[in-house]
Amino acid sequence: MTSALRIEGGTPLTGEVNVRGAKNLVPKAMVAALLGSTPSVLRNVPEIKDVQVVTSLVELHGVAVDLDKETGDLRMDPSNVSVAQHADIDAHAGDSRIPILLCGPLLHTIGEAFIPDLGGCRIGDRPINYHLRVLEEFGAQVEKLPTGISMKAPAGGLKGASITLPYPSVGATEQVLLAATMADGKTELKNAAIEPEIMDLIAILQKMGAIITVETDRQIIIEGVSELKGYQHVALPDRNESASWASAALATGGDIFVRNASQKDMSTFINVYRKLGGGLDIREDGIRFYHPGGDLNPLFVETNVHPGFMTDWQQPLVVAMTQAQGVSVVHETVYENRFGFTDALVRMGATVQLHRDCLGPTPCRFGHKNFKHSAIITGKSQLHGTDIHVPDLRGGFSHIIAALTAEGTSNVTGVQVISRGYEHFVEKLESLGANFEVVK
Ligand SMILES: CC(=O)N[C@H]1[C@@H](OP(=O)(O)OP(=O)(O)OC[C@H]2O[C@@H](n3ccc(=O)[nH]c3=O)[C@H](O)[C@@H]2O)O[C@H](CO)[C@@H](O)[C@@H]1O
Ligand SMILES: C=C(OP(=O)(O)O)C(=O)O
Repeated sequence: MTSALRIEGGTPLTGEVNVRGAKNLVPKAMVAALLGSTPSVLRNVPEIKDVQVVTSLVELHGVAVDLDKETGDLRMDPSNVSVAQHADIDAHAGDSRIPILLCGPLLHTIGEAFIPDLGGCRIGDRPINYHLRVLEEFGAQVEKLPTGISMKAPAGGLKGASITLPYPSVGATEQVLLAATMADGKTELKNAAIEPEIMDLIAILQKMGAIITVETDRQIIIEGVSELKGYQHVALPDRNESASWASAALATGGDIFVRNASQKDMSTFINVYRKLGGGLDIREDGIRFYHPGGDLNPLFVETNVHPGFMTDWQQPLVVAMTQAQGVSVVHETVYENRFGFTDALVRMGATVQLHRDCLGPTPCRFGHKNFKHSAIITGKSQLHGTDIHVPDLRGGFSHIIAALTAEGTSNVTGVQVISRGYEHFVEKLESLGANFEVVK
């Protein structure tokens, strides 16, 4: 796997990239397959590290998995789901946060589950308190061990519950959906997340036989059923990868057609991109994102839960904002620590000041807690190449964009993190005309 790139900046990225299924849906859809009494087929599956990690986790639990890398068809047969050793689960959990979502399906099928130390991007504390509370409300017996958290189903299985999330967490909403569909009785979930990836997971569960009603005001009602069958489903396209290539086009002064980028899942991003001065050509088969020439406009952006501006879009777009003429402000309200990547941008010549105050009107959980969660970006800055070690998935992709935007050479190490969520990104960069070498 590629771990370092020597990038010569200054060449606009131009051409076409193809985006397949979403990193934030596919692993959850794989977990849902465990609930079926017959095999499932998920289509449009990308070759990314998170899919490999979840493949080994479900295989450890006895699911037979077969991926056709070319077509992206993933077949999962859960006929022999079985208990796995804690140490093996820990060894296969990789950098992913998905192990926690296996709890509901495993409690239903084998009556026990184990959560190892979780990976995922270090963009905040990332507690799992909502998940544990949700599982306890379904009746799971939770025990903290030195090696992780072990869980057992109550006698008679999980029972439906009435749950209100303190914040519309994506993961906790998925936890409820995956636990409630086969729980005994009805589950009412309030303050649920309603991201497109959640709606796609609901569509999958409905194909399997679940009864799930999405009501107004973030309420979801799940009527438990005693059996689910396998599904066939085409995963929705990755709107985060699409937005990342869009940002790369703008920052480098380029022109990229993102095949399969979906307007309906990206409408908030598209509005912001347009206000920033980005060019767009929205087609049936994808979206062309380009720099139309002239100056980019400074902007105010607040990240938020769907349908707000997604936190995962923030990091790549900040690089494009360093190329806008004037003062832009970003208020990050989803994660308390998602601006660490700007250190490298500042070393490259960008003017980015981080603030602990909420620089925006949306009430946010971090304002009085000493977290640098607002940024002021003053442009336009000429970026210069430097040495960078990438910190996380989106921050890492942002550093690649910055290195491509900069004049001179950047040595970027730790890039293997990026393959957790970006399929074939080195090959895609090459096809877009990026000037770089893979460092062995
Ligand atoms: C694999 C995946 O789908 N990851 C996405 C998912 O992450 P993930 O599901 O982990 O994110 P959540 O929506 O759960 O987190 C949102 C906020 O809730 C907090 N929280 C969450 C759970 C909990 O038990 N306690 C708690 O306090 C988090 O610290 C964070 O501040 O949604 C995020 C928000 O759109 C995206 O950035 C991630 O790309
Ligand atoms: C934060 C992210 O993912 P994860 O939850 O897998 O760490 C991301 O996709 O940007």
